[in-house]
Amino acid sequence: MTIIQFPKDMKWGVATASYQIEGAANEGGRGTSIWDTFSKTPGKVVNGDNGDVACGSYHKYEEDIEIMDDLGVDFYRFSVAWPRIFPEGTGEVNQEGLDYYHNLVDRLLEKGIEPMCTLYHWDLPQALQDKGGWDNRETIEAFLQYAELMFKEFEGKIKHWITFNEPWCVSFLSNYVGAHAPGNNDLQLAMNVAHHLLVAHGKTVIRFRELGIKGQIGYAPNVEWNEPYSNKEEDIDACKRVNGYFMDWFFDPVFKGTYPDFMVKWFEEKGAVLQIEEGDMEIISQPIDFLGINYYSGGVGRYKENEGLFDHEKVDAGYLKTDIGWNIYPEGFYKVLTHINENYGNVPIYITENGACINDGVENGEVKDDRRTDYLKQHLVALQRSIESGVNIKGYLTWSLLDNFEWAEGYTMRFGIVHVNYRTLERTKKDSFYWYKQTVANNFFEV
Ligand SMILES: CCOCCOc1ccc(-c2cn(C[C@@H]3NC[C@@H](O)[C@H]3O)nn2)cc1
Repeated sequence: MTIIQFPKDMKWGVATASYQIEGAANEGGRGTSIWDTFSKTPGKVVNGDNGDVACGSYHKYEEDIEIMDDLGVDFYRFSVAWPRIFPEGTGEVNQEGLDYYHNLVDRLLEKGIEPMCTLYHWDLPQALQDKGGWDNRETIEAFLQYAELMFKEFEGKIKHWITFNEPWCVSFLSNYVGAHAPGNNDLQLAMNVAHHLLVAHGKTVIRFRELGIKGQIGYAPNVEWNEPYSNKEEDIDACKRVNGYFMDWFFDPVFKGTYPDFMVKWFEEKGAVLQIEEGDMEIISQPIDFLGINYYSGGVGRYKENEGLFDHEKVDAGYLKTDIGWNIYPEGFYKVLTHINENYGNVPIYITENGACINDGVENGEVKDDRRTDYLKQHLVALQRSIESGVNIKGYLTWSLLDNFEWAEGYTMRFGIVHVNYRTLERTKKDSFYWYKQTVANNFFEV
């Protein structure tokens, strides 16, 4: 038996996001988001699923907090639906929206659970999309107005703020690949969106500091690790490009004040040119207090001429996979965290998402999701290894508390440690919930 022991100040939590769990899409004065529009566009989401009801957490948040209280977590990471605060993106503030999040945060604080608030977890007000969305630099100012209102409104209650969740998903997945809202297929557009997100991030950090808000602010990029299949230069370079796409493109501007040159040149050859305005890079590279990291998977890849955007193909090396088809690759978690530490410094890191899609259902009132528990164990070993290697890990928040709306996969893919019956909205704690509860309580586990 091996005891995997975490530092005594290690924090533990769970994560969710507004569009994925709240429901009540037409209640409380909420405006329309791009995910309402996208999910109701035929063919975009499996089974035509949408977030109208989701987990019903808008009305069931107190029950969800009781579950978190039982779990014993330090943090609850949630996101605010911008359209609940500014239904049209800017202009009139919706007091009912603010009231909802005050009730949520107050209840968390009563239970001794720290709120970690993501300002943007993909649900852009449709009214802003109608004016160009993140391709329009005016959206940067709209976001800044929203963020400033939230900072002032929740001053003293929320002390951990995340500007953007997974800017790669918001930019390239949503505007080049087209798999997420608003569903464009334009590399230049995606590059513009990525840049504007980073400028909005930097401006928000500056405003947070100017306002003297007590607390910490960061952002939460998603990362994956692509390991070269061989030590051939062409395989190494191909994986460097893909890792550059997911990571360097969103880390270098913030931590180094520049885009990675090898990627700039590669994108230029693909016809996409950076459109940087005077002062942008200084704004983007404002020091942050912590880095959120969302890690799920990775694998091996190799060079393949004219394959995809980067002359790269993933190689199925026979790794076990989760039910969404992603490799179970804990080695990649260790590699990406040590890579970040070596390349971007000893920045405090919260793992803001890590978890597995395991679709086991309820049988006799239980969910025997041993594969999820195994995934968590393997990735927490990798995390502890990274701590031993000097990575400045402050906490771990698993994705997700609840099964929820998994974007283009709808409700077919379950990431929760708590099962949700989408017909009755009944919650059922899974076996992994009890394992995680014990690990949180002990701050160690046995392998
Ligand atoms: C090249 C073609 O690709 C098509 C699909 O490509 C992707 C990539 C990545 C994802 C993805 C989903 N998640 C989990 C979420 N993180 C935030 C939270 O909301 C979770 O629900 N992380 N990454 C989905 C689809």
